[in-house]
Amino acid sequence: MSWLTGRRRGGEPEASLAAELLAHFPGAALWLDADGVIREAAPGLAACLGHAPEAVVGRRLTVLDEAPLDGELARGLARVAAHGTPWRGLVRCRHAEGHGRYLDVLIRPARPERGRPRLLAVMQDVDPLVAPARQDARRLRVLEDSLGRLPGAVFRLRQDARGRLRFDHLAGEVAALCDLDAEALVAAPRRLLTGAFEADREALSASLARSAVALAPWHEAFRWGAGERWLEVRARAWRDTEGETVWDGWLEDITERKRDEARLRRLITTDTLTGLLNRRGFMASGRAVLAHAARFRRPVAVTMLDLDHFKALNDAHGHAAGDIALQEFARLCRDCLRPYDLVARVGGEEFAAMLADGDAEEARQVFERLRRTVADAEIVLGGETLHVTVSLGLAFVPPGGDLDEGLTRADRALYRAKQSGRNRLVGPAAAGE
Ligand SMILES: Nc1nc2c(ncn2[C@@H]2O[C@H](COP(=O)(O)OP(=O)(O)OP(=O)(O)O)[C@@H](O)[C@H]2O)c(=O)[nH]1
Repeated sequence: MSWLTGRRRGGEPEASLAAELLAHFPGAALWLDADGVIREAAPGLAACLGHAPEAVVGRRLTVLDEAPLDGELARGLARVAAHGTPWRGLVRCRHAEGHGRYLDVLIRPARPERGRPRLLAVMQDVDPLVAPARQDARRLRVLEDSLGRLPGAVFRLRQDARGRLRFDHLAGEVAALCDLDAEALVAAPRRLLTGAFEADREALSASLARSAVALAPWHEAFRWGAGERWLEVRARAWRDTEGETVWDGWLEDITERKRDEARLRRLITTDTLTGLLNRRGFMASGRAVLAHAARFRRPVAVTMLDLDHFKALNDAHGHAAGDIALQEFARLCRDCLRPYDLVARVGGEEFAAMLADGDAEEARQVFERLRRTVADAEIVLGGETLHVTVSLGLAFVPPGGDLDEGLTRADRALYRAKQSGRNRLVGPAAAGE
């Protein structure tokens, strides 16, 4: 009998019922021998895969697989043969027109025919269901792969009414940013705040709180861990229907940018010839020192310094020698002052200095010592030994006082030092004078 192909023989009622059922079966049914060779195929095969049943009879079932040699069908047949139990799998089969389709395939051992073992294979077209899901999964994999390779991390963070944080999503170079892998941070979201460098921790938490209240963007740069690494978070805040605050954002390592900024800041505040601060750097740092001193009601000593007869030195030994003298003078200044005092080249051979602390007497001593050190120094230049001296004008900026005004008074004192013979320090004996 060959009821699978629907060919009737002698009109047995069971055979015609079977043929009727199979003709309307929403898939394909195939009889196979124990080696997986198709012996009979129901007409549904044509609807599923476009093959006429006659075209596949005598061929192995695996020819229907997109990967005939080592695909799912080959594996399924091998399993049934090895265990004698049914196998079911999702198989990408090749349609007669060449394209692939997903089929749900069941292969099971059946009653032997004339003593020879047989297998029944039932195949159903599930392509309309599976293909979009597979495509979505593929897109998701590509997206996740791409997110995982981003030079930063993307996240969706939410905060419930009790202030608890939770990541809905976190992907990217999380471990490289935070020294924690994504799973660890998802398990303990607060570590995003507590892992910040101690001095920046409060500001980071406060910025998140401000963003939650105002639904303003969360944007903060902060140091991480021990403080060598800079991170920046940028996120948009919104409230969901449950009243939870949600941030969709981006976390990035900005250490390199911060280094560049610092380099640039150093560049625009540094005098290239001497390596000292320039006028801009002196004014910016000087104002910060004054603001700090004002909090403790302390006056601050400022000095203008000018090398004596420098034109004569240039004229006698050349401009290059003058440059070396300026560099040597800068080195002496640095040696005589403490690292946190300020010293700057504010003009050609004009310098300014500010002491971070100390009283008027100490200030006089420090600058007097500098004057003597310069006068005693020998600048050896290609077999010649040069000497320079410096005149200094000292002034004190009172608490809350203005730096420009203090420098003007120091400049007037410098003028008096030049007038009264050079190589001397002129200024008030006490801070209030
Ligand atoms: N080598 C060198 N010389 C400079 C530089 N900037 C300014 N000068 C020189 O410094 C000299 C300053 O001369 P003056 O202002 O007349 O003062 P001085 O000769 O030092 O005399 P007093 O200040 O009155 O003692 C000039 O000759 C400038 O050319 C510099 O960067 N390198």
